[in-house]
Amino acid sequence: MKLTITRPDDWHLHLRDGIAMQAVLPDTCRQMGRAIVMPNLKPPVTTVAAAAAYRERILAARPAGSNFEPLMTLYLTETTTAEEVRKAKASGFVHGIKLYPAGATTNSDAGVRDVGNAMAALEAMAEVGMPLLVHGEVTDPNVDVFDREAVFIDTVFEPLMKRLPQLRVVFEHITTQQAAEYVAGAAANVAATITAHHLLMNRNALFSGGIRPHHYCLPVLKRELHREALLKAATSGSDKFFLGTDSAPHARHTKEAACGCAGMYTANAAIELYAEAFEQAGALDKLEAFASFNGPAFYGLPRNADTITLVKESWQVPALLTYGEEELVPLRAGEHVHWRCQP
Ligand SMILES: NC(=O)N[C@@H](CC(=O)O)C(=O)O
Ligand SMILES: [Zn+2]
Ligand SMILES: [Zn+2]
Repeated sequence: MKLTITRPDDWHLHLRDGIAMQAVLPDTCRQMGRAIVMPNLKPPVTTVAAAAAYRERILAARPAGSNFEPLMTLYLTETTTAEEVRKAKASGFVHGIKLYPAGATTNSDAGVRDVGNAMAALEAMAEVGMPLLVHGEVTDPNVDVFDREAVFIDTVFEPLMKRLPQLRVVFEHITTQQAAEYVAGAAANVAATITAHHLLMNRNALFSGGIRPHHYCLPVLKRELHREALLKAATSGSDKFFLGTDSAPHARHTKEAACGCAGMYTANAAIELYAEAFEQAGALDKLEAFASFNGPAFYGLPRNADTITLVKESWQVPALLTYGEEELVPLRAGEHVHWRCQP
């Protein structure tokens, strides 16, 4: 079986920087036309100048002949100014501003403690049409870790949308039925990305036969009923849902540790993993819109002009990848993926 689709884009990707970025970038360039590049570097990408410099480093690291286009983002802080937002809009290469609740995830310490303190920037974003990309989890340690996304919707997301109803928002890496239903029922300016791993796995994958640090990411995997709700949303034909891998590389020793980092590396098999999920749902005919049409439509960009071809063919994922001077364990390491993207 073969499937040819318009070249996809990745609307949520962590490329890191330096030799780590140089190690992972070719995986994305092979499959994706463009990617929304997350700004949670150390230090975070908080200015248009920093985003421009980061973009140049990515462009310089592309494999020869690659036309991959990085779509840059800024990291929202409580001191981001309306002026910086306008500058971002005028740049043409900044396509979103990312809200990390402080402490919610990797390199989020500089993020937002109280959305009310970022209103100047958020109002300017609503005004100029700059999308807000949201890591939607509350950080209150008293809230159960599996409920943090649902609680975020009620306590942060809905009040924000009431205050700025025209704000364009992407609810990133949604993991719950509540988020899928919220986005489906919201106005057209609210959309969501869904990862392949949240479509393929439930929280049992964290504990199958022992603790599995390579299945730990944030927001954490949820119950089967949530996986089913995400799969239903992704394959529903709604243009509010699109591909965002959240491929988030961390060196092996930082995940296989007493306090391991959150994030799964999937960029090496991204579109193949989505193909598995869509096939499982009997909805391979919906993959192209999800992967290649809905994202550019939301961001106001053209679709890619070329195609990729997927073949139903099993291949073994390497047990280890090199990651600069470190090692990287990809999702399904040493196991099989059942689709292959032709080179
Ligand atoms: N998803 C993750 O588990 N980790 C991401 C951060 C994020 O997207 O929240 C990372 O940068 O490592
Ligand atoms: Zn996140
Ligand atoms: Zn992410």
